Amino acid sequence: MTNELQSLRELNQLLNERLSMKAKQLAAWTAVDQHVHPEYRVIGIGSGSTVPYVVERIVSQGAEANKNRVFIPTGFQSKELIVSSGLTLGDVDQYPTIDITLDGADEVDTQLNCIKGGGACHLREKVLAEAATTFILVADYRKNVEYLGTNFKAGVPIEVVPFAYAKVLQNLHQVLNCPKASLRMAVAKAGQVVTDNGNFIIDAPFESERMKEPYTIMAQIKMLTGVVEVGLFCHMARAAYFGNQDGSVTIKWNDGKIQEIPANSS
Ligand SMILES: O=C(CO)[C@H](O)[C@H](O)COP(=O)(O)O
Repeated sequence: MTNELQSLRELNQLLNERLSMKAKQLAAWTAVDQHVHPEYRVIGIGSGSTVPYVVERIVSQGAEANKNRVFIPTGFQSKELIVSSGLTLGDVDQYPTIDITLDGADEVDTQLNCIKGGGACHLREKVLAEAATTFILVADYRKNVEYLGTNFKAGVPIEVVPFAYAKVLQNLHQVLNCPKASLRMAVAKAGQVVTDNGNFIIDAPFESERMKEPYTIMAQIKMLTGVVEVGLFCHMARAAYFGNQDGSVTIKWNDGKIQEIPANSS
């Protein structure tokens, strides 16, 4: 490859990254504006690169709006985010009922089922999603798909207790017919990824036909002893907000309605 071609590729990648960041911000801001009402006191904050924009928009509601609120994190990253933003930190064991949880997703289908756990936080994310009266997803256009597994090819993230990981992997290969399931390895650390809960992660890529029935896969994986939580969230979200490249926002609601908010409409 020539140097010019290499530079063009890098430039294109940079441009796509910028567009995606802008789209994440747009989705997050729109969701906060529409759902984080002044009377809400307990707010769940998810994980990932979209969530900082959620917190940014909540902070912009002002000190008065936030002074009696408590924010519940889904992991180390969101805990740091809450604290560094000057918001009050709480935990789900103190506040088992949450007014609203906002979180990112790795992919969302037309029924609002989603894959989560790309950042290995899906156990706490699912607890906060389930504890919330309203659960809202925020993401960029790349996550908006008809069927799960379309763009996100890494597979279903599965949190497992360490001593059972080899048994669960074997179950996935031999019982659930998922030959490519593998233990997630760390990037800047030797060895495996260890979650905020001290567990391991297995990524299980299922064939596309099977991903059309995410609830069935979720239930089958959850039955394997040693599995702590599965990164398939089925029928949990009220709405999913997707920022688009052209500055518009697509909202998918849990009743099947799809709404488009044109660019610069606020
Ligand atoms: O599930 C998650 C972490 O476990 C994240 O919400 C998911 O990976 C999306 O992240 P991002 O907003 O960076 O695309």
